[in-house]
Amino acid sequence: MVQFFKASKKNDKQPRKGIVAALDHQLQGVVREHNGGTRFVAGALPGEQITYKPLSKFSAELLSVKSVSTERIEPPCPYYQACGGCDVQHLNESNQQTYKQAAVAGLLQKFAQTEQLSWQPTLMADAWGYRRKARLATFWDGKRQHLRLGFRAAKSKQITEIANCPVLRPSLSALIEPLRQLIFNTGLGRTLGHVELIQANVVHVVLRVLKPLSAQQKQELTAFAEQHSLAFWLQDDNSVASVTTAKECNDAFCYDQSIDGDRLYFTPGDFIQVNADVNEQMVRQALAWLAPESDAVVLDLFAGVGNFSLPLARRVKQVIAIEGVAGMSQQLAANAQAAGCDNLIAETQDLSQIGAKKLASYNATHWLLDPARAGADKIVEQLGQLPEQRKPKRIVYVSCAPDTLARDSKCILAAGYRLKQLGLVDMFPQTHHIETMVCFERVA
Ligand SMILES: C[S@@+](CC[C@H](N)C(=O)[O-])C[C@H]1O[C@@H](n2cnc3c(N)ncnc32)[C@H](O)[C@@H]1O
Repeated sequence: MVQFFKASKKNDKQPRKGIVAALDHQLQGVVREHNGGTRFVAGALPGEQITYKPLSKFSAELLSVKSVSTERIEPPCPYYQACGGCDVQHLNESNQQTYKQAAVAGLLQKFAQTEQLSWQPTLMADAWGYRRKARLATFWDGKRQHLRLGFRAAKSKQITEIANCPVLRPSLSALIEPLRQLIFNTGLGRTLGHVELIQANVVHVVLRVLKPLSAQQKQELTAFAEQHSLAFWLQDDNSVASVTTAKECNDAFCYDQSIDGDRLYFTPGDFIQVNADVNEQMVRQALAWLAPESDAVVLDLFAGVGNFSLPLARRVKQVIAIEGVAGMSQQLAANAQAAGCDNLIAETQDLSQIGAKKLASYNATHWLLDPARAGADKIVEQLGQLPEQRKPKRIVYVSCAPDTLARDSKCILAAGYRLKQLGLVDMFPQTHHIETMVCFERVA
């Protein structure tokens, strides 16, 4: 039998030294190793000499930094080291944006061969206190009679206990400690899955419960709701039901868009953009970049509950809004009806299965794509197969994952489009998540 040499794996996980060459699209430090391999080290910055410990084939944990980058700042949040949430606080916001833009540019250049990008100013608002929705994990430690309430640690099931969260809207952050007390005092911690905090037009607290509440527990929740002017909901496997609502609160989940004064209703579990201020700017920019004429027919793909669809419907002849989750597209239809937009058609469809024939049948002049991280490959693959007169004149692509954006851009460009405008949307400051908006225009 032929014997092959196999390097010993014994020292694979031993700490190593390296120099960070760049940041990748998740804002992790990239280290080129002597053996030709590459490691991605979260928390490391370009130019730094670091010691790291390999975790898997490509990833590594940062152990220490020897020569510290001048860009490194002290992370403002006291939970930064333990919490899995905001992982790029060691850079100020301006540098976060610079690296994010460079990451998008690099991927677009590599996969879609785009040069000379026409970057528009980044859309941004407050870099702290912006998040209007968050899910807190809970764990009841019976032995210690202790309730853990907080966020999951990075790549772990451990809960990092927090007393406040500086990226959460202040109204939600201020509830964390009082809620901990309430859950502990009422004994709810024993039967609680998680807690969801939502700042919509009013504050909602959704408790994922494994057992019905007692009358006494409901009474205590009512007193808390009145004291903090909020609405409590119970969520089980099948439904979300109102428990109690402060007198001055309307008890529906909804947010108002200042663009046309429309109200968007949703239910917990439905997607809504987490950063309300940046979202409004993003919707306005999508309207401006798509620039549809009043007789336009717009296809809003991955439409959610109608964040883009309603403002579009107010400006064009017709909008066809497609969403994969049936409950959300039904909600979208109800939102359109409440807003009096009878030129808006809401359809439920799995867009990973849609064919060119179906896409062509809409005869849309403009497309808006706002997919989840997986991107919109199945749709953009069909674009090249559409007859020329059925291709939209402009496409605005809103992306939350630059790698799939770059992949899909290649397809759009190959179908006869040019990249007209692009810009960063700083939807998630302090985190590595990158939101980008791109406008493509059909080349005549
Ligand atoms: C990033 S969200 C955008 C929602 C909406 N445009 C907004 O701004 O609120 C992506 C949406 O795509 C939907 N989605 C994901 N995969 C889908 C698929 N294969 N087919 C249809 N919709 C899908 C999700 O349910 C979600 O509502």
